[in-house]
Amino acid sequence: MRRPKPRQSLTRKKRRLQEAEEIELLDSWIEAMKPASGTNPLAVTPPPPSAPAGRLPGAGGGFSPYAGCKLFSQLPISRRTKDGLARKYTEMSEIQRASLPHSLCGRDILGAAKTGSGKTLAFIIPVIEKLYKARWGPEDGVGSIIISPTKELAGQLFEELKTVGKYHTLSAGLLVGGRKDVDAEKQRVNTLNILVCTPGRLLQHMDETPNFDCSQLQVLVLDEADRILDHGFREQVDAIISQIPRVRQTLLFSATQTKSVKDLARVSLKDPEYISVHAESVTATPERLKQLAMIVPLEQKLNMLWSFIRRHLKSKILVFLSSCKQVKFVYEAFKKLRPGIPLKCLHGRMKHDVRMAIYLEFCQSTSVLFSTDVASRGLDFPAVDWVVQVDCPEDIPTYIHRVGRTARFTSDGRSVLFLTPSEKEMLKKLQSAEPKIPILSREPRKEKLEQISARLSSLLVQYPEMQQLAKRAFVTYLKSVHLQKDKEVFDVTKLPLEEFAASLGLAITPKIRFINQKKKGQKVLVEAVHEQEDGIDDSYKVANRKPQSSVKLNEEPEEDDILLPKKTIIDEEGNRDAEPGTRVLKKKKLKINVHRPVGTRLKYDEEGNIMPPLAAAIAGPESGNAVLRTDKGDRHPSLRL
Ligand SMILES: Nc1ncnc2c1ncn2[C@@H]1O[C@H](COP(=O)(O)OP(=O)(O)OP(=O)(O)O)[C@@H](O)[C@H]1O
Repeated sequence: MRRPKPRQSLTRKKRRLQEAEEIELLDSWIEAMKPASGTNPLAVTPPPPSAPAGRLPGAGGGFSPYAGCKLFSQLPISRRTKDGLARKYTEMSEIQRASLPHSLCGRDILGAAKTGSGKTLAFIIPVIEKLYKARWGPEDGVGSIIISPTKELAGQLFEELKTVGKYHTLSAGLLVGGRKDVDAEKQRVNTLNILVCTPGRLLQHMDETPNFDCSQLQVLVLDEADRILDHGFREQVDAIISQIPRVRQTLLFSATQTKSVKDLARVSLKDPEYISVHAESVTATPERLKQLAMIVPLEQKLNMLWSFIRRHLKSKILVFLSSCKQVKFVYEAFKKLRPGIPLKCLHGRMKHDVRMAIYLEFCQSTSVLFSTDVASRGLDFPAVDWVVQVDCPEDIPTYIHRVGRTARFTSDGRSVLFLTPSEKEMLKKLQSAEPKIPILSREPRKEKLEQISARLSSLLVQYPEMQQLAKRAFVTYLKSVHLQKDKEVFDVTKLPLEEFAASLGLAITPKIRFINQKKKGQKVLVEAVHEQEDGIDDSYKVANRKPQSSVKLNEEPEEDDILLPKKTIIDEEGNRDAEPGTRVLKKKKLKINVHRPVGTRLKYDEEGNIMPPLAAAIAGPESGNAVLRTDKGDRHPSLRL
């Protein structure tokens, strides 16, 4: 008599049969409900009550069966995905209702929706469903790649993927820089079905990990697609695209979606469905966002910021400054002045683990986070009350993404933008933008202004290291203004340098090198000396690498003391944060590491921006792939999705 099969294998067989039946049902359901290409399920009327039960007219039926579909439970998606979603979500948002009917039937999507409107689920659900219905398993390798412009956003997407995919058996991994166990990652990356990554890290695997195989890729997702396709990531993205199949489903999402045919052609979109749920919306920004702008003289900015924080000690505030050095200085100075609310800072030159810790802390606390534009896109900090832009954003999309860190989904939010008198043009641009940006101009209340310049001066005397921070903040701000493309808004020659230096507590205005700019008879000395912004982050070499010089690890290069090749620097989030040359106070002998191979490659930081050669040395030999998240919960790569 045959031994009864062990219960487990029976269960497994039964489960596989059930899955096969479910997949067959889902496929026929999707086929029957397929919306006509080019239709927006939101805009189409629901089927009339007289519609024949069962078979609902799909393509060309004049209405979309999805139109009445508002709940995730009504979607033709697997039970496992519905159970994963039900832990957090019930009703779909507009972008989800509009895009899922198209993405679930395998179409390419060009999705545009305001910040905080739920674009993440709009691509995570089709990614999981596609692989589930293809019966994808760990032995099938990489089935989907989700690319994000920053590590923090990649981390956030990875968490959402885990939530939605909890009951699936797909494996997923987060590939971003900053971790040490690179080899462990290289061993396992081939067993992962879904990769959430930044461009630099993914490309390094493509180029360096043996047998790393994307030849079976089913779905490619670019989150913040316009940012990923812009100049900062061009080389990486083109190199990545050249190594993945052209026949695939491609999903591009952003609140400021690119429509550049050239860009879209680069990712070989095939008849994409353009889903823009807020196209008719009167405003480009969330409805519940109240936006203010104030004209603040440059030398009054820190007094205004300090006074604002002092008047909002119970609020969660995200403050944007244009460079890492300014973030460091303002954070350190305000911390010493003790405003009465916890302060945090986030920028691209922080070590990976510190960045992730700060990001998570800010999610969970009422505090003030000073940040560069590394935090401007995608990050879903819960319940931010205020976004304060102390420095003018480089362009309107950056403005939209910055203010989009508040008023997310159905929450309220407020934002205030400080503009120097010479930046007034930006207010006009914002107010005449299409779709509208309902930003109101307000006079700052001078009686409420707390002057802190004197306190800053004494801080700089008491803490000599603050002198350096203040000086670097001074020069990097000027350089960032100088490097801006929009010369109608940004003109470094119109800035009051002495008053600005004094407002930072500097007794002497730093001498900075000449940039051939005359300022009413006075020469403004600013030189484009470009320093690696993100020296300690993981790096990836892509093309011509020059001989490296070795600089101590974990130490930020003292830009003032290093004469570097003149190069435009974009920091890791693509912000120009170059260090204008200052008079070299002391010569620091650079040890050229003669043993380091002279490669033929450029170096890239984690978020895919070109790093000047020196950064390679700073990143050090162990730079390279990060392995999966080292948080305990995620150490095991065969993530139970
Ligand atoms: N259907 C839903 N029901 C309830 N909450 C949702 C739903 N979809 C998304 N959310 C929540 O809304 C917030 C914003 O979602 P998400 O981050 O996906 O927005 P986004 O459109 O990607 O924003 P951004 O343009 O800034 O990247 C998150 O907290 C998310 O959990």
